[in-house]
Amino acid sequence: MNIKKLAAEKAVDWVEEGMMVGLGTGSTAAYAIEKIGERVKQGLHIRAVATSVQSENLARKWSIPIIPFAEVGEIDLTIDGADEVDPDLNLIKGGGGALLREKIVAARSRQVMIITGENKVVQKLGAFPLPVEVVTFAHEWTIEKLASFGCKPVLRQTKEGDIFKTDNGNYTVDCHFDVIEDAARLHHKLNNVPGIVDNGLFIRMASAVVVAYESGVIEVLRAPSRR
Ligand SMILES: O=C[C@H](O)[C@H](O)[C@H](O)COP(=O)(O)O
Repeated sequence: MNIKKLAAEKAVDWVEEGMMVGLGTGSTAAYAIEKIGERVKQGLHIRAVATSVQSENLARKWSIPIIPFAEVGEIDLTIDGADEVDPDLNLIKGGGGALLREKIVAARSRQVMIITGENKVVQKLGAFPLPVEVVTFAHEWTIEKLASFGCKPVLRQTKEGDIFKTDNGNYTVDCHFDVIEDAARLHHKLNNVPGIVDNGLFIRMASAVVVAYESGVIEVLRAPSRR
């Protein structure tokens, strides 16, 4: 059972004619982009904004009209993956290196629909190393500061052994916490550190999470008090 594809294709049911759609990044979001592409080929008219160069290229391949950030007003619906989801629908994102654009797009979206398999739903965030985007200048100091939050920070590298650079020209540090006790507080504290651009905690940003199970069941978890 391809649970990523299952969740992604379900979420695309929420895409309607005329919408401005935010396109997430990663392997799960790629299934959603392809499904949207199929619907565009069948005559659906939408406009979209992409959260990474990778997603933009995929969308263009499917002839999905991509609008530059500067020309995008409010986004009706964003569909994106996640690395972990907790019971309050708080998330860890950024495993694919796109957390900053993803967070900007999510913040501009009326609805943020997260798509995931059951394996990423956890009681507490933190088993997945938290990605933190940092500026290259003095990044060694920023990494030292990150260690003081009680994690093991690892500067992300490419498969070839080079330092990984985001689409924004920054570095990513993966912070191994194991468990994050207070995600909202940590989010706030991290973003107060000079040198940190943003971190992969998405607090109260998801409107709903589509969870697909190996059994083929799909569950939609909603955040009623938000958005
Ligand atoms: O930076 C990448 C994103 O936050 C992804 O949405 C996240 O890492 C999940 O990726 P995947 O669907 O490939 O597991």
